[in-house]
Formats: sequence, C-alpha cells, structure tokens
Amino acid sequence: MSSLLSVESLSCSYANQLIVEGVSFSINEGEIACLLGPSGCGKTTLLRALAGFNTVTSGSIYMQGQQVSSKSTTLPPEKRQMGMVFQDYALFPHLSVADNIAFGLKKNSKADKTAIIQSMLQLVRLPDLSKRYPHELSGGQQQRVALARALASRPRLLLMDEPFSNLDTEMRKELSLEVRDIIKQQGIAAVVVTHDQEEAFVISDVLGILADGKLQQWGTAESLYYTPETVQVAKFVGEGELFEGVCMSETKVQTELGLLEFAEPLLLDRQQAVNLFIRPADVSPIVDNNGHATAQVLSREFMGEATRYLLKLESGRTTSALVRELLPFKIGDVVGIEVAVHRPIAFPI
Ligand SMILES: Nc1ncnc2c1ncn2[C@@H]1O[C@H](COP(=O)(O)OP(=O)(O)OP(=O)(O)O)[C@@H](O)[C@H]1O
Repeated sequence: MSSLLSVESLSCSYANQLIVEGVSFSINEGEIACLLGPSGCGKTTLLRALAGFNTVTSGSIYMQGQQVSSKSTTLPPEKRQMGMVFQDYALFPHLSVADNIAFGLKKNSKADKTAIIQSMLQLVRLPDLSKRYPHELSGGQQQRVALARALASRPRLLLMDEPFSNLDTEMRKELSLEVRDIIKQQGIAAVVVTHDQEEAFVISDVLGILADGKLQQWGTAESLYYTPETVQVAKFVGEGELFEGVCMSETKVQTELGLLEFAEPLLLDRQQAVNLFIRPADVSPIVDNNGHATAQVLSREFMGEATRYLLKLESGRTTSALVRELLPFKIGDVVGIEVAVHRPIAFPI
C-alpha cells in the first residue's frame, strides 16, 4: 500500500533553534496516527509543519507522493487536502455554528453549503445547534463544531492538536472514542497530537513517541508497551521501574526482587548485566516463604478494581505492586515478592 502522508528526515526550527529533528514516518490511507510526547517536545511544531502553517528547516513532507514541504517549498495549507482542529478549537466567535462550519466552503453553491452543514452537524451529533454562537456551547460541543468545520471541506487527512485537553476526564474518554468512530466513518486518515498516553492508545492505530524533538519509536500501542526500544519509551507508555540484574540463564535474571524466571528467553549471554523494566502490575506480595526476596508493606491503597501496595525492599528501596485480587496483607507485614512477567523488557547495561 502506498503512503498517504510521508515525512522524511524532517527538521523544524524557530530562530535557529532546532525544535524537531530528523523525524521520519508515514501514514496509510484511513490510518489514525498519534504523536505522543511530553509538553514542549515539539508536537505542535511538527503538526503545524504538516499543515503548512510552519516552514521546515530540512527534510520533506509528501502527500500522496507530492512534495508539499521542503526547505524551499511550502504548499499553502488550503491546497494540502488537510483539515486541522486546533488545541483551543479556534472557532470564530462572531459566526454561528453553521457559518463556522461553512467557513472553508467559499467555492460551494449555497445549496451545497446547506447540505454539507446539515450532514456535518448530523455526523458530530449536534443537529439542532446550527444557529448558536460558540460562547453558547459547552467545551465538548465546541470541539464537535471544530471537528465538523475541519471535515466539511472533505480532507484526506485530519490533523488534531491536543483535541481533548480542555475537557474533563469523563468527556475526554467519551469523545475520543466517538471521534475515532467519526474519522473511521469518513474513511480518512488522521494525525492526532497528545501528551495523554491513555487517549493516544484509545484513538490511534499506530503511534510515535516524540521526546526532545526526536521520534523515539513508531509502532502500535501493543508494540510500544511490550517491546519498547528505550527506557524513555518504556516509561512514557506505562508506569514501571528499572531493576538491575544479572542473567543467570536464557530465562533467569537475579535481581533484588529475587531470581526472576520468564517464559520467553532474553536472548542475552549468561552473566550479562541488564536493567529490567518491571511494571507494578507484574509484582505481587505473597505469603513470605523460603526462596523469595522479602519486603515490608509500607502502605496499602484499595482503589476498587485493584489494590496498590508500597513495598520496602531489603535494600531499603521502595517499589509498588498493583494487584487485582484481595490479599490479606496489612501495613507492617513482611511479605514475599512474586514477579510474573511473560516477556521481560530488558535493556543490556
Ligand atoms: N513561535 C515560536 N517561536 C519560538 N519558539 C517557539 C514557538 N512556538 C513554540 N516554540 C518553542 O518550541 C518548543 C516546542 O513547542 P511545541 O508547542 O511544538 O511543543 P508541544 O510538544 O506541542 O508542547 P505542548 O504540549 O505544551 O503544546 C518549546 O520550547 C516552545 O517554547
């Protein structure tokens, strides 16, 4: 399948300061990609370059094989077949919902415009709000109107900058699933920028981790979660801690959590020093018996679906365990530690 969008060794700067550095990825027709990264890592800068609002310092952006950005070319935003939803929605306050949606439809007939406005309002589930003004809408409704406006010109690629960051947690979840459905229904591709890992996992087919302006890894949520290539990626897509260890065999590593055994081999030499990335959900307190490392329960937090234990290891280091079943342990108890990981995340030292 040929790519819809292709980004090749892209770098962007502001006043000689490099913000995005050597980023490459491509997106197929109908695919939803997410750029996930901490605040200030260059996500918006990259998205604005894709849209044609920012020039690029080096590298290229191709849309259906046509170069739309390079050091010497910047095809204007309206010629890229892209629609953009801005972080603050950027609705025109003096225009009604209908006129906001019709804003980019200057070349269409009046009848066409009316039909498109109606179908877009149906699509974003606001069929009765065409006459309202932005200040008469909730945050979620404004977001829907911004989406309707971006989709009205039938783009091939939708760009969304932190689309749900102004909404409360409940609304965020609901709308991110709904927006995914709408994008899929339209059969278009999208690039969504966010700093929220959960949101990125829900909405995307594929995602990239951006840190310090560089793309750290590109893949599905599952591949990033289970096979992160760097500690930075591992930490960004889920809670966890590094434990130093030594490989005792293909499937065994000695650590301060005990001798850990895995179902899948590590493919490392015996005596090789490694850092294992262990997630709290992989650690469980058990009845203290021979052979296991021990720890003292410092705190116990029942959260409904799971209980989080804070454990003090023999070295004095503390670590978390997140367990789904109800265990009988109390604060102060000395417990054994069990680590159940099928496929270890190991970084050779
Ligand atoms: N117009 C500008 N001129 C100069 N520097 C800028 C400009 N816009 C952004 N920057 C700087 O570029 C860096 C990256 O900003 P950018 O907005 O791309 O990050 P981001 O990952 O989208 O952050 P956030 O999630 O907080 O929006 C920041 O250090 C920022 O201060």
